[in-house]
Amino acid sequence: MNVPQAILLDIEGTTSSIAFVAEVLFPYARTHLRDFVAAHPDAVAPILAEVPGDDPLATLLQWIDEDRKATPLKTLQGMIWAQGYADGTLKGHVYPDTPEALRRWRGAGIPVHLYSSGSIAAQKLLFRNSEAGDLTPLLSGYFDTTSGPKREVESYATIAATLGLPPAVMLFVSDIRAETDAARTSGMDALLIARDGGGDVSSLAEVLP
Ligand SMILES: CSCCC(=O)C(=O)COP(=O)(O)O
Ligand SMILES: [Mg+2]
Repeated sequence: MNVPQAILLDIEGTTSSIAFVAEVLFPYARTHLRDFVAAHPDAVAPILAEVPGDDPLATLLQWIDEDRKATPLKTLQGMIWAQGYADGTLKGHVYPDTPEALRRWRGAGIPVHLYSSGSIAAQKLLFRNSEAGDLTPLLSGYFDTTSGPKREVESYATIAATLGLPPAVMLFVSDIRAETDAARTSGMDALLIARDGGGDVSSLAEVLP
């Protein structure tokens, strides 16, 4: 593989465990959703307006259970998680190879950007309040579903254009094959990470070691 001019990283299953997202973050948002909405009516009004149906809260709770990557849900989850990170209830999980890789790539002069279905605010919270300390100084940018869904080719073209780079000089790493397929179709290099084996790599330590 040629050395890329930029690296794009998925979060859940790539930098951080699926269990942390599914068993810690999502339940936290589920538990605090109703109280948060009641306490912040003005802040959440524009988000609820984007949720279809007569009972937006019921729809949002259903979306959490279905792991829907809907932008209004992701925005609201990020706002709710901010409370948990602020009071110390939440600490962002990162695999040990994540900070090591971020430092290695920074040392090699390769900027690293995140691309997650989690909102940009949520991404910053996780990496600022990670178990390995504040990792945000090692990151150069953040992309979420406002750049498009992660399984669509156009989203990767949009991100590359935003960075002013041709897709061919970028490397994307994700644990979801549909995402790496979409990135490859856009022209990016892509690696499927499977921490139990069976992917292109099993940890970020194997990516541009
Ligand atoms: C930013 S942490 C929360 C991650 C999240 O909400 C999510 O849906 C995970 O999606 P990813 O694209 O990182 O697999
Ligand atoms: Mg993922």
